[in-house]
Amino acid sequence: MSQPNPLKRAAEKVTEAVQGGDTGPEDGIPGKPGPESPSVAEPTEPREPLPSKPDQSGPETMSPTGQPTGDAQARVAQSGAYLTDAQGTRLYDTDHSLKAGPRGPVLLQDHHLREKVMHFDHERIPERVVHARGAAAHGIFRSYGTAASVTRAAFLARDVETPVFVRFSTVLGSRGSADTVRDTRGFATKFYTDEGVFDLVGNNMPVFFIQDAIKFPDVIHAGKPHPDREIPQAQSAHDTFWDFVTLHTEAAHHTLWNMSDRGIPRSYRMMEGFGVHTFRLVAADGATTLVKFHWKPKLGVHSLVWEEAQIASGVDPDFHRRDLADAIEAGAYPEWELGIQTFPDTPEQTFEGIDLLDPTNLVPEELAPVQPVGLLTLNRNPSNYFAETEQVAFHVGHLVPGIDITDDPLLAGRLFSYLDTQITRLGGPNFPQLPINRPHSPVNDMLRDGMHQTAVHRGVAPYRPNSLDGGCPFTAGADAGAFVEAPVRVPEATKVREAPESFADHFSQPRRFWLSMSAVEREHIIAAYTFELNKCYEQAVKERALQVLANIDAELCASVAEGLGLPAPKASVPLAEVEPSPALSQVGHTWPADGRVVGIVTGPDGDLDAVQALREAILGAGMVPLVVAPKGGILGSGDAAVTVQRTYATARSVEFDALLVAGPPGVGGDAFGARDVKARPSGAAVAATDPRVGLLLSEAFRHGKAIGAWAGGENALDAAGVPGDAPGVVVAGSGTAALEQVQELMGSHRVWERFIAA
Ligand code: HEM
Repeated sequence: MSQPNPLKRAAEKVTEAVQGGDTGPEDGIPGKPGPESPSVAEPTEPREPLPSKPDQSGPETMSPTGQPTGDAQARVAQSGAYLTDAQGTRLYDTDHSLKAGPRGPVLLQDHHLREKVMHFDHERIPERVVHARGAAAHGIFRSYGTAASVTRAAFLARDVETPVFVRFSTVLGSRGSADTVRDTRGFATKFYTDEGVFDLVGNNMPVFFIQDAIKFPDVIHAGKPHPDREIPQAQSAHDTFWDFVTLHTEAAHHTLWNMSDRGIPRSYRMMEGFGVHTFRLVAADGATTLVKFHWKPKLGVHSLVWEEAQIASGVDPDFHRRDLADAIEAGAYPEWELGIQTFPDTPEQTFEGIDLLDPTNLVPEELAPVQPVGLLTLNRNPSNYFAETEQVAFHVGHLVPGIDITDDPLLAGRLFSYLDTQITRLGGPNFPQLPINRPHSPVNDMLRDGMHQTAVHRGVAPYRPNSLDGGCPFTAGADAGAFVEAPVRVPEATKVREAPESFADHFSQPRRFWLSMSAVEREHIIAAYTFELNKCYEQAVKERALQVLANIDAELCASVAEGLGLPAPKASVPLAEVEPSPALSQVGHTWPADGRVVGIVTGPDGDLDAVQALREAILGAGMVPLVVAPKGGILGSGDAAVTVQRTYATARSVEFDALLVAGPPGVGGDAFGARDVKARPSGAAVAATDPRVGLLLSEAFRHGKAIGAWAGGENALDAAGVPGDAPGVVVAGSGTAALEQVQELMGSHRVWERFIAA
C-alpha cells in the first residue's frame, strides 16, 4: 500500500481494546454544590470551560435550503462544561430521583427523571429489514479519469476527489449477530459528489438469488429465522432457506457463491464488491454504454476457512468490525479500485449470449476485462455508530448525471424499496437531512414539513413556477448539469406477469463458477453444502438440493450426496459446455502481505531481544505484530521489554495470518509458561508446551497458516503435532530469517498444499 508505515500503534491499540485499557473519556461534569454553596445571585462555579468529552456538539442547524449553516451557537447547545437537561438548564444531580425524603416515594413532579427515562425509552429504532448488522467508514474516492469518455459524471473526471461513506454488512442476521457467519456481504458506498449523492449499493458477490424484486420478500422470509421459534440466527443452514433456493432454481448461482469461500470473507478489507445489476453510463454527447461496477481490494480477495468462521463467531463476534476499525485507526487504510466492465448498449442488452438484465448472471472478466476508473481509500472511522452507521440511508435511486439505470426487474423493485423502508426505519420522510445523509452539493428542493423537519424553510411559495418568491429556481437541462434520463426506447408490448425466455437457464452460470474453482475451493464448497443440508430436517428439501447440484456438476452432486448419505440423482437438464473463468478463483494469485497479522508466540523466558527485533521487522514490512504470552502485561525489562497483546487464553488461530514461535534462550527452557496451567502434563517434551499453545499451533496448521519457529521454538511445534517439515512450516536460525520465509508464504494467503484436495 502507498501509505507511510502506519502500524506502529496497532498492536498496543488492539491490546487496549481487548484488555479494556482505555478507561474512556472523562465526563467533565462538575460535582453537586456542597452545603456551603453561595446564594444563586453569586455564581461562583468555574466560568472557564472544562474539557468536555465526548464531543457532544449538537447537529448543525440547516439553512432554509437544507444546508448545514455551521451555526456555532446551535452546536454549542449540546456541549460545554456543565451537564444540562435537554432544554439546556444546568443539572446539579442526575443520579437520584426526587423523593419525599431519602427513603420516601419518588415524586411525580420529577421532570428530570421523566425526561431522562422518556428519552432512553425511545433510543432504539427498527433495525434494517435486511443487512441489519454492519460496520462503516469514511473515505475518499479519487478518480483516474479513465471513465470520462463513457460518462459525464463529474466525479469520474480526471483527478476529482469525492468524500465517501461505506457500509459493509451481513444480510440475514440481526444487529447483534456475529460477523463471520456464512452469508453474502453488503458493500454500499455513498459518494457525496458535487452533482448530488450517488449510491453504489452492492454486495461482495456479483449475482443475486432472484431475477425479479417481487420475490424479495419471499427469499428473505425463507432466509430469516423461522417465524415460530425465531431460530436459527444469521444462518442459511435451515429448511426454509433450502426449501426456497431449491424451488426457485434461479437461486442456484448465488447459493453456490454463498457456499464457496466468498461466503466467509477474511476481512471487509479483503472482499471484492459488485454493483450486480447492469447500469447505463451516459457520455457528454449523450452516447450510452452498459456497465457493471466492480470493487477490487488492493489487499487481495481472501476468506476464512469454515472452522475459523465458526470459532470467531464465539470468541470474537465483532471480528470484521474490529478488523476494519483497527486497521483504519492504525493508519493502514484499506483501498479498493473501482472498475467497470463495459458493453455496447444494443437493443438486445446481451453480451456474448449473456443476458445483461438477468441479475443471476455475471460476465467473465476474460470476456470483458474490468477497467480501473478510480481509487477508494477508507481513512476515518465514524465517531458515532448510531448517527452515522445506523442512520445512513442508501438508495439505488440516488443517481447523478451520467449514471442511469436499466430495465433489470430486480433493480426496479429496489428503486421502490429503499426509500420506502427508510420512512419507517428513520421515522418519517426527512432522513436526507440527517448529517450522514446530507448531500455536499446545494439542495434547493420543494419538499416541506413532515416528521423531524429540521430545516427552517423561508418563503411562501414552495411550488414552481411561482410569482411570489422572486419567481422560482431554474430547472436545468443536461448541459447545465441536470440529471436527465437517457432517452431509451421502450419496446411496444402487452402487459404480462412473465419473465423473458432468456431468464430460463439457471445452471450454466453456476457450472462455470464450479469449473473455475481450484481443487481446494471445490472441497470447501462440497463441505459447505454438506454441512448446511445436514442441518435441514426435511428429506424432500435435501433431495431437491441434490437435483440442483446434479444440474450443475456430477462430481459436486455425488460428493454432497455421499455426505448426506443419499443417492446422487442424474442431471435433469443437459450440462452446459462452458469455459472456466480463472478470475473467479481466489487460489493461485500472489498478494501483498500488507496489513496481515503475525502472531509471535513466546513465554517469559523466551528470546525477548529477538521478539523485539521481530516486531520491528514486521511493522517495517507493513504488517501487524501481536505478541502472544502466558499472561498480559510486559515481558522483560529495559530495552528488551515487550508488551503482550494476546494471552494464551485469548489467542486463536483465526486472528493471525501467520505464527512465529520464539524459542527460549536455551533450548529446553520453559518458554511456554506451562507453570500457569494447573493440570500441567508430565513428560519432558510436553512440559515445555502449554496446551493452549498446542491448540493455537495445531489450529493454525489445520487452517493452512504459515508457521515459523527458531531457537528451540520447534519443540512447541513437535508437542502440538505440527511436523517441522510440512508445507509452510519453517524452522530457521533466527526470528527474522523465519519471518522472511513466512512472509513469502503469506503471498498466497494460505498454505493450500495442506488441504486434502490440493
Ligand atoms: C442486487 C441485489 C441487491 C443488492 C446488491 C442489495 C444490497 C443491499 C445492501 C448493501 C444493503 C445495505 C445498505 C446499508 O448498508 O445500509 C441493502 C439493504 C436493503 N435492501 Fe438490498 N440489495 C439487493 C436487492 C434488494 C431487493 C430486490 C430489495 C427489495 C425489493 C432490497 C431491499 C433492501 C432493503 C429494504 C434494505 C434495507 C435498507 C435500509 O433499511 O436502509 N434489496 N441491500
